[in-house]
Amino acid sequence: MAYEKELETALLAVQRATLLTKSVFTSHSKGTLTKSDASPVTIGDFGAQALIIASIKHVFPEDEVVGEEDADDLRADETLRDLVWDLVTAAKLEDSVAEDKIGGPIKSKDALLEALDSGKSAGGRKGRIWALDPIDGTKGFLRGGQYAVCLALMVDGVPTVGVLGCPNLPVDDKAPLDSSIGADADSGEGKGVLFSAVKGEGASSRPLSKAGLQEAQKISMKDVTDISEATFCESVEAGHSSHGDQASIASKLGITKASVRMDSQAKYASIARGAGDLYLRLPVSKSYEEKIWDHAAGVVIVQEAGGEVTDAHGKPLDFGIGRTLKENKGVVAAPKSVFPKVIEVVKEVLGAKQ
Ligand SMILES: Nc1ncnc2c1ncn2[C@@H]1O[C@H](COP(=O)(O)O)[C@@H](OP(=O)(O)O)[C@H]1O
Ligand SMILES: [Mg+2]
Ligand SMILES: [Mg+2]
Ligand SMILES: [Mg+2]
Repeated sequence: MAYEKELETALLAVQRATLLTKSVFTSHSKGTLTKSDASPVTIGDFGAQALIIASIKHVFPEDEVVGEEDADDLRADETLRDLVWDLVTAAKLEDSVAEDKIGGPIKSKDALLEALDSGKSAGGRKGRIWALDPIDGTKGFLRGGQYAVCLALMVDGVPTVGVLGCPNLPVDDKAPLDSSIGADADSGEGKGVLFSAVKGEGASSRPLSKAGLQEAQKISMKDVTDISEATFCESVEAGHSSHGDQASIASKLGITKASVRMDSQAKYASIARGAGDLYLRLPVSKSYEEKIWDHAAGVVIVQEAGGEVTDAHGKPLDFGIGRTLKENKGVVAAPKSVFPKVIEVVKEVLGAKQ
C-alpha cells in the first residue's frame, strides 16, 4: 500500500488532537479569541495544531505544513499559553506504542510554540506539503454542533492522503442524516469517527478511539439514480456560502427535501459515506479566497469514495498555488454519475445572476 506510514501518522495525530478538542469542549473554558478577520479561535485550535505539527515533524522532519493558526496570541499571553500547555500535556493516546509513533508528549513550552508556528509554509506545486485545519467549523465547535480536525498530505500540489476527525458524527456509516445533526450533536454514545483516504486506494471510516487505531471499513458514495431524491449539505453559516443560490440549485434539480446544514468538512465526510449526496458551497463574496486547509482532506476522501469535486464553474480545485484556492470560486461535490447534471444547473444559476 502506498503512503502507509503517512496515513498511519496522520490518523494517530488527528486522533490524538481530536481527543484534545473534546476535552476542551467538556471541561475547560474554551479561551475564545477573535482573529483579525473577526472569526473565532480557541485553545482547542491552538492545542490541536501544535500536537499535529509535532507529530508530523517527529516522523517527517523535512515536510512542510500549511496550518491555519500560529503562535502569536500565545506568545503575547502567558495565561493562554499555560492553558494550551495543560491541554497538550494531558492529551495522550492510551496505547503507548501508538503514542510513541507520533513522538510522545510535546517536551516544553518553547517546543509547543515552535510546533504551533511551524505551519507557515507558503504552499506550492512542488514536494510534500501538509494542509492542516486543527478545528474546522470553530463556530460549530463553540455551538456544540459539527466540527472536524482536518489533515491532508499534498504531493506536488495534489491532495494525496486525507484524514478527518469528526467527534460528533455517528459511527454508523448508514445512519441517516437529518437537520438535527448540525444543531445539537454533542459527542455521546455511538459518536466519533475518523475518515481517511489515500489517492488510488479508496476511502475508509473507523470509530475514534482513545488508544490506537480501530479497524477500518471501506466507505463509498451513494449511487444516486434519481437526483430529485438527493440530500444536499451546506454550511450552517450564511456568511460562508450562499443559501439562496443553493436553494435555487436544489429546486432546479427537483430536490424537495430540506438541506442538511452542518459546519465543517463533516459535510465532505457525510457525502463520502453516502449519508448525504451533494455538497454545495456557492460563494457569497467575490473577493473571498477559500483556504486549502478547509478542503484538501475532504476532497481526497470524496474523490476516493467515488465523487467528483470542482469549483462552481466546474474547474478542478488547484491546491498548488499557495495557501488559498485563489483560482477557484466556491465548491461543488457530488457522486460522479450525477456530477454533470449538478454542475450544469450550478452554472445556470450563477449565469442568471451575471
Ligand atoms: N466568507 C467566507 N466564505 C467561505 N468560507 C469562509 C468565509 N469566512 C470563513 N470561512 C471559512 O469557513 C470555514 C468553515 O466552513 P463551514 O461553513 O463549512 O463550517 C472556516 O473554517 P474555520 O472554522 O476552520 O475557521 C473558515 O475558514
Ligand atoms: Mg478559523
Ligand atoms: Mg476551517
Ligand atoms: Mg480552523
